[in-house]
Amino acid sequence: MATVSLDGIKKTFGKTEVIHGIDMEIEDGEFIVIVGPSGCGKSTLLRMVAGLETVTEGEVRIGGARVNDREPMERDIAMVFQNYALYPHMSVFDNMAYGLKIAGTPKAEIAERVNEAAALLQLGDYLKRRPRELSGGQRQRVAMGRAIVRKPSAFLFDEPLSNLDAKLRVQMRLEIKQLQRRLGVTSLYVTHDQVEAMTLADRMIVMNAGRADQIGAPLEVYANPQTEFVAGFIGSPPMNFLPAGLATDAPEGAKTLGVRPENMVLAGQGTAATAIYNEALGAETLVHVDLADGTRATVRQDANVPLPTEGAAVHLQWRDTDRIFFDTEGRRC
Ligand SMILES: Nc1ncnc2c1ncn2[C@@H]1O[C@H](COP(=O)(O)OP(=O)(O)OP(=O)(O)O)[C@@H](O)[C@H]1O
Repeated sequence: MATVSLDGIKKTFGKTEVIHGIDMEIEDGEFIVIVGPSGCGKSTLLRMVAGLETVTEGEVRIGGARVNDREPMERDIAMVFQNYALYPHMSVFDNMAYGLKIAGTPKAEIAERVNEAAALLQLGDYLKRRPRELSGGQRQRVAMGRAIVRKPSAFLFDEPLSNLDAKLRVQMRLEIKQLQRRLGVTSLYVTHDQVEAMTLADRMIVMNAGRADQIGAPLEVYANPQTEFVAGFIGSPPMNFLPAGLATDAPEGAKTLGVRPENMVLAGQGTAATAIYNEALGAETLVHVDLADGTRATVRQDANVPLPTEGAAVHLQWRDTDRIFFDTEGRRC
């Protein structure tokens, strides 16, 4: 186990800088999720930690030691990929044992470590099978097993669940979280899925176009987004963004007023809007409305709260303590 430090990390491909300077200290045993939309640089950042990409500027340290110039194999990390990267012609046992064999680990120790990991991952009955004889979830577990047997200082995950169907993804997410807690291995996990980030992370890095817009614990980021981008990306449906002018006491320089859908209610008076359509999700309903200027807003309410008729005139209310303001640059006022 180890700390991982990112110190002024930049990455340039050709003449294009895609990572513009990332700083972060990751504690021993921490589960860090790097989250952001497609193309923001998540994988590139992870691959620099892994040693699969060179670092253009800055320093990566694992366990306090600078690793910029070390080969991936010499970094004492294990990576779990989206496509599992299993050898199709090898059994589950051999897939899990492969890295240890290459490293010259004695046979008896390999067997012990593989069996231990297989038990932990409930793969004991499948050790003789080939990957194609396994379900997607089981294959993902084998990929995890291969990482675990090496007892690395850190796990690096690159969208490991994105090939699984929605239900399995939820189940595997829980398994990964429990496993990581149990093993206590420092982990960096890349995903574009904000729900995955919220549920897995001790802390998350929300990336926006090659920058870390915000680093923090999930609920802290949710409650206190520092930029309009973060407020819109974390949370589903996203935060409502209304013209700041709706508040008579908006701070100087404020352009946008943000309110989460669950903090907005339909009331007898308040900001006028028109009900557009209702989305019943079962336990709750999303009521979509348009303000006079055309701004769309969403109210999240319990299923038992009466719904407006589509096209009806409605009024929106929210508490002053539940709103936040952003300036023209999208930064929190
Ligand atoms: N080998 C490369 N050569 C040139 N540009 C690259 C290379 N790899 C990545 N990029 C560019 O760097 C930027 C970040 O890519 P990266 O794959 O890290 O994003 P990402 O956030 O992981 O996206 P996704 O979720 O789609 O995988 C993108 O603009 C991409 O086009």
